[in-house]
Amino acid sequence: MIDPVTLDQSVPVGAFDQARAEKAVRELLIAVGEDPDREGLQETPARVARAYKEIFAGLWQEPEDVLTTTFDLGHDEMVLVKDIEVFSTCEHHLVPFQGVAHVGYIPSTSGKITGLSKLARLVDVYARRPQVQERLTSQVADALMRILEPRGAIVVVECEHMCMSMRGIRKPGAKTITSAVRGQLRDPATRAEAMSLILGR
Ligand SMILES: Nc1nc2c(ncn2[C@@H]2O[C@H](COP(=O)(O)OP(=O)(O)OP(=O)(O)O)[C@@H](O)[C@H]2O)c(=O)[nH]1
Ligand SMILES: [Zn+2]
Repeated sequence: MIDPVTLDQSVPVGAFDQARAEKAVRELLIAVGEDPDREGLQETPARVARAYKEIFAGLWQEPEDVLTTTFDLGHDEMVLVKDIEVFSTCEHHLVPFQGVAHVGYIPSTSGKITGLSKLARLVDVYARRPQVQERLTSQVADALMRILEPRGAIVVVECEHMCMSMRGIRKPGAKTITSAVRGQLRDPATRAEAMSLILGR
């Protein structure tokens, strides 16, 4: 009997095939030379399947689901949330990449803004999918531009990729930094101001 999976209420369930995921994990254990029936591994396929359901929960979410709360505050200067923790999964090796995201935007002239936590939720929607860092970065920027219609947006992501740390080239500590800059934030002075806020630790 599989335990019910506890998930963020906003994620519609049904698209995830628990039984198939369990079968695949069992097969993988056999493929690497393990005995999936030994004590200690018996519950592992079910556990891993539940973990993947959570790790990839963003596959069943759209940015519109989280960028719901918007206010017209008349604030039309830059809003920036920095050091948002990111846990994502490299789509090449299915191992984690982890770090921080910085998300900023210049609201529309009417001053349409969103709740600060929604920017972090937006990052999660895209991070909880099989990803590459460049796409994660540009998807967050493009969703902001589409939904909030700000005058500009900037997203900077800094991550360490486990596929470069624990295997392959084995260079722990190497950080990959990606950015996506849209609209008025492409203006060199505005971009420099945002970057100094992001990098000024
Ligand atoms: N651009 C980009 N590359 C990534 C990302 N995550 C992992 N990679 C890279 O994807 C590449 C896949 O290369 P392949 O040669 O197909 O795979 P591989 O033989 O496992 O490569 P190595 O990691 O070099 O051992 C590697 O260079 C990874 O470092 C990412 O988010 N963005
Ligand atoms: Zn990888």
